[in-house]
Amino acid sequence: MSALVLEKTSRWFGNVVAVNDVSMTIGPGVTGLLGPNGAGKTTLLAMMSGFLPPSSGTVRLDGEPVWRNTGIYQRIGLVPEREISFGYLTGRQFVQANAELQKLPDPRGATDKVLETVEMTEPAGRRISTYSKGMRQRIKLAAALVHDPQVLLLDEPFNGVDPRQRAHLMRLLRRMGEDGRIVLFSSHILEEVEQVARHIEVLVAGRHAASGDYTAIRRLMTDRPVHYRLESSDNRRLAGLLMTRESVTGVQVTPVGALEVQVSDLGAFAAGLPAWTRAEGITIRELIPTDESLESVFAYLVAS
Ligand SMILES: Nc1ncnc2c1ncn2[C@@H]1O[C@H](COP(=O)(O)OP(=O)(O)OP(=O)(O)O)[C@@H](O)[C@H]1O
Repeated sequence: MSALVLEKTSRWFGNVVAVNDVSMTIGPGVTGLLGPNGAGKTTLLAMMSGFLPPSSGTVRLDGEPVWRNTGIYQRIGLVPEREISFGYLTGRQFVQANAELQKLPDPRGATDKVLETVEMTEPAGRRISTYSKGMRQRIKLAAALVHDPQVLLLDEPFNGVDPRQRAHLMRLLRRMGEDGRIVLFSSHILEEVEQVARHIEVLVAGRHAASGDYTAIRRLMTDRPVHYRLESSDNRRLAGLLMTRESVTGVQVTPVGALEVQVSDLGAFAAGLPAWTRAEGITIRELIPTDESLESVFAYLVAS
């Protein structure tokens, strides 16, 4: 089985360690590379696609090093996050230029075929500067796919793309994965990743923090203490009630009278709260997670 393998791979820029001792194996199908901004996703993808040498460790495709290996470059396609700087070209000209750079025997034929795959045949005669964000992503995808690579790497492909176009892109990626390609895309949004990827690799502060299918990753994110601020019709009585619940590990009344609740089992708390309060005639007015930001979730993943 084909595999992209990283072994103790690190990359630093001066004093900044962007990727820190990462070992992972990416096989065929769609994998999501999940991590907050600055986690090192772009750097990792650059090393995987052969644009950047690791400072230490290795990146290999089917046993062969990726860096400075022209034979391997023909088997990898990268969709970078940055916009195409040749907006004056038509989509077709841009894709065909890539086909020619790859020295394909029939650049025109390969261009026609890939434009059809990404459903861009009709707008391909227009300048890229007139495209929507979703169309620009699809034309970048066509350029990365024109040489029919075995590995497809995409950096934040859904960023700024509207929901309809996003669904379309997701369908395309799933199809590429089903065809047996290694498809790896980066994202900072778990929900986005879980819609497409069967497998998820989590990167935080340059380190490989977790790995698994989305249920495993979601469990890691939900089976952790969560803090909520609660406002209700009777906060003091609610505080007494919550203290007796197994899923609640702490309750505090703030100086302004709001409740701060620490929950250890989010599932049980969410399922029970409506019934507990209804039985006591208490109305919940506000329930706000105070540490639900992605950064805190990732910090938790790394610490555990
Ligand atoms: N060429 C460079 N020179 C110096 N530092 C860099 C360089 N490239 C990346 N870094 C640093 O390495 C770290 C990881 O950056 P990287 O762009 O790989 O993360 P990312 O997960 O892709 O984040 P984002 O989604 O914000 O692009 C950051 O601290 C960044 O500032």
